[in-house]
Amino acid sequence: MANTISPPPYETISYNNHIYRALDIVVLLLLTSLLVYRLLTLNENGFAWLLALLCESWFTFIWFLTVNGKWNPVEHKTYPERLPQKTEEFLPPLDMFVTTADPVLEPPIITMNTVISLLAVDYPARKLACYVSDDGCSPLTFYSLVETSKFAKLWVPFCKKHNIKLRAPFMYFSSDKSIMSSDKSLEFQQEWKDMKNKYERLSRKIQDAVKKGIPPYNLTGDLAVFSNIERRNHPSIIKIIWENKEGLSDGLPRLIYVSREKRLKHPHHYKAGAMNVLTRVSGLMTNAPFMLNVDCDMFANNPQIVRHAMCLLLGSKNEREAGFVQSPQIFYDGIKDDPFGNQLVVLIKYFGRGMNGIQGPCYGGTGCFHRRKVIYGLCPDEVESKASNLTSVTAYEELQKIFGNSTEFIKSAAQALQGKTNIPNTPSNLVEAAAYQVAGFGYEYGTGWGTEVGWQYGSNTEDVLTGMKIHSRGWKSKYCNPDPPAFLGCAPSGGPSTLTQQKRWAIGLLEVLICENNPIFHTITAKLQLGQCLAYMWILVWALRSIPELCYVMLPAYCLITNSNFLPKVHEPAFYGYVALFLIYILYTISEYLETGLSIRAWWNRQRMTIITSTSAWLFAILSVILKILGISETVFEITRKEESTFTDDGDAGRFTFDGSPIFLPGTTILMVQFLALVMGLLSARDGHYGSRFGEVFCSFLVMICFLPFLKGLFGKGKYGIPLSTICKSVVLALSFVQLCKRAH
Ligand SMILES: O=c1ccn([C@@H]2O[C@H](COP(=O)(O)OP(=O)(O)O[C@H]3O[C@H](CO)[C@@H](O)[C@H](O)[C@H]3O)[C@@H](O)[C@H]2O)c(=O)[nH]1
Ligand SMILES: [Mn+2]
Repeated sequence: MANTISPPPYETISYNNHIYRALDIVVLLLLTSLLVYRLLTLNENGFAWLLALLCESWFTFIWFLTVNGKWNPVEHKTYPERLPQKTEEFLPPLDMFVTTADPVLEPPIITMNTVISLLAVDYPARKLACYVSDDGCSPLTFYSLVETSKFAKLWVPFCKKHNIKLRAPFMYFSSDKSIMSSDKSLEFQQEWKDMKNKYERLSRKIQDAVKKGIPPYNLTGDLAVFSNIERRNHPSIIKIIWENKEGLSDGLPRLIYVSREKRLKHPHHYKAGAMNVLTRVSGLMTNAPFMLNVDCDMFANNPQIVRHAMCLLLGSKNEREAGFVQSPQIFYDGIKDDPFGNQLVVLIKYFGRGMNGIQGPCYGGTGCFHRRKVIYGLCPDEVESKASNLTSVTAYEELQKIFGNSTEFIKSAAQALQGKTNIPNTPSNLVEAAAYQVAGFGYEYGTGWGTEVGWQYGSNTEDVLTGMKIHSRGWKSKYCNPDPPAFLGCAPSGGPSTLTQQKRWAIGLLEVLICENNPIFHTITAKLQLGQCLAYMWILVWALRSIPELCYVMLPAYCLITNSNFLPKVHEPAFYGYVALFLIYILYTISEYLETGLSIRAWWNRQRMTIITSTSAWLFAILSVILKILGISETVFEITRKEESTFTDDGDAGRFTFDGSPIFLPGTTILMVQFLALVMGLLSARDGHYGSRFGEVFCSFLVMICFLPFLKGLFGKGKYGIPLSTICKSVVLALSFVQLCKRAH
């Protein structure tokens, strides 16, 4: 079926740009020649020179990885209209997963909008099922879901009838102001008003429940199962909220609530654990050959998205070409000019396209379409052979070892591995009992879940690890970036949540780098391509980058304090090597921003945030991982707070916020050190040394500008101010640093 579609439903576009490639090489050459220069002049210079050499060697290495990752940018243009239209039979079933974990940090109304947008995608409803995993085990989420399904029964036909483009109601009703214009029929206007009222009623109901709370002692009816539930210690709750019994294609897809069993002191592996439970429960109930997963805040923004993804999944010549299909993470309501540098637009664009030109984009944890059999551990070469030899008794025992003790589940897994698709009937009692079994906390013990099959355990960034495992088995992946964007979510706003997220990512990535599953191992022993391995390396070394970045940021201050140099003097030719490098790098990165339609301000914010992040969040990531290795503490998945809208009218949106977390200590200290160094440098300049340290003064000043949000934080109030205790500690640290420099010199 895979290769019979003609004309092919997608085209591959290459974005090769010779100017960029030339600049890539020029920068690389400049970097290497400056390294050589440093090596040759090492004897005449001191400690700072040596440290600079080490840091710059690392930066050169990172640049090499960057060039590799972006060398061959490729995208695919998909044509859903080329998929066979008449035979609805042609389209395969899809199970859609939404994960949520905390009704406070992740307001139910956001999750519900995501669910609604998925239920409303343009795809035959009887082929779809939506599973919501609730790691918070909250009656609020369940209650909201029940109410949501009632609303969706009206919303979905409304969207399909009027071909509404934006199907997450909170976005639709807040953005489409022109709706009452005269070219819309009266009937539509009437229905529109009606829907708007109904949506407002739904969100009010949910908001009320959130505000008043559902009293835990007063849970009746369907909610009774939630009485006396402790969030970290409770049995599984699985509820089929809507069944689509008639199997209607234009009805509402199935909707299932799943809260897996949790017991104190038993690891539940955070999101990866939740995904594995969803995989098994859905395997029993619907067993679709494809699975889509999104975070609770990532609504489907393009109703055609499933068809776009199917163009790549079904339209590739060989299944191997598309083991999974990933859509980029794009954020809505982003604050102007991305003050926290976390909208990642440019990064995702250039690196997404770049990896797409190697073995495929990495799995980003959300907005991704998986093949169930790939998640079940199948290699591309086994696709044919598995189909025939999965029926014997030995095969059963083998499957049991990997997939666990549920006979029902093993049957479904065997079918999935053989590539069989069947539309399931109404779940029987047998299936329901099995669903509770596979959602139990002990089900995975002694099985291959989390290691051989399913979402991989052992890293906070289960997504990158899981995707890399798939690539290493020889699968490729494809990047699906239709217009309008496939999914939209919220980026964290504010200093604390941005840095915490970055810390978690850096921890998770470092965990991957140092585990036995690292990309180098997979390249040597398995089928991870070398280019892909290097692209993964670029991502995985984030935490490690903090050390050289921190050293380099401190170097100018060190030199000013100790009257030494880490850069050549203005009259030396090598100085112009650095100037050239600096200018080319700036022009290069600015042009990427402008090309993407972003402002120079956004570029600057990103540069600045990269320095802030790497010297704080990434640094703390290293510390966390060291503590984990020493067995002192485990790394945890700290959930990012989601807000319905990041817009605030007080004009302070985007202003950097702080809290008492030690994560703000390095930034505050760096700022103070630069300040002290500049003062000391200027004082000694009176003796006529100033001109010989132009580079150092300039760099120190530049670092100060990067940490401007911290300077404002010193004088800010409330959440906009750095707490006094942090300031005091920083003063002590900064003074100690100055003392240390003086003594070491
Ligand atoms: O114990 C947990 C913790 C988290 N989640 C869910 O995981 C998702 C992602 O969490 P979030 O706090 O939004 O993290 P982000 O940093 O925004 O997530 C990015 O990074 C994660 C890896 O660190 C990936 O899993 C995500 O898909 C990717 O979007 C959310 O839907 C959560 O509800 C769970 O289901 N169980
Ligand atoms: Mn998120």
